[in-house]
Amino acid sequence: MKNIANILLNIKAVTLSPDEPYIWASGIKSPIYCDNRLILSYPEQRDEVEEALKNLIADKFKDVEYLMGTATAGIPHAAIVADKMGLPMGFVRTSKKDHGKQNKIEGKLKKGAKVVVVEDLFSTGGSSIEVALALREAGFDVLGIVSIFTYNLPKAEENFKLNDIVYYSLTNFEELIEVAHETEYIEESQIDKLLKWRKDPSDESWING
Ligand SMILES: O=P(O)(O)OC[C@H]1O[C@H](OP(=O)(O)OP(=O)(O)O)[C@H](O)[C@@H]1O
Ligand SMILES: O=C(O)c1cc(=O)[nH]c(=O)[nH]1
Repeated sequence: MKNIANILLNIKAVTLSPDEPYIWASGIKSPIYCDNRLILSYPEQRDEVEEALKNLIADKFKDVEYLMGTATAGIPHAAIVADKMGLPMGFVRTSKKDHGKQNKIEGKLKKGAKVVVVEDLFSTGGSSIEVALALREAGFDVLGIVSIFTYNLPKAEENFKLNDIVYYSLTNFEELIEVAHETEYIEESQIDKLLKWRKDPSDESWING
């Protein structure tokens, strides 16, 4: 959805750092970062994003019973969309708490519940897949995962396929680049660099190029 890509650019959730790479959760060194946490600070744009997530979930996962956010960036989006849909929600921690109830999965879910996982963004998909697998292992029926943005990295596609997980995103790297080009948000030379990097993020030659 180009309107969502436009929001990410307008609120400057997307930033470029051609000289000093961002280090991602997966360890990948990247010239681009998409900070979806910033969406929360813009009520109008936030509502457009959460409405779109609601519509995506309602359209693709008609039997959904629970929304589960991924810690931490997926949690607020899961909460807002669950509220809009009148659904119960919870969240999954990256690791078990070492005190209190020692939970990894938080919230009250009925046995075998049909769950949709809400993530803010897919890079390699590793974080949200880990959440989906934890929910499956606990006996829940994971219908799929949704996110606001995906880089559409081949690695993510491979990981989702390997784990037999259905996934959808509101917008993606290709749309972002298209809108950035149309609005002259990013210079042509930067776009070429980004496209080259995305082909093979493990090739770090762009850093000094
Ligand atoms: O698809 P992946 O390769 O797993 O990368 C994407 C994940 O990385 C970011 O989380 P981060 O670990 O930075 O933490 P946060 O959610 O707590 O901010 C992002 O919010 C996703 O959860
Ligand atoms: O992979 C990540 O860690 C990551 C990438 C990105 O663009 N934004 C983000 O919040 N995390």
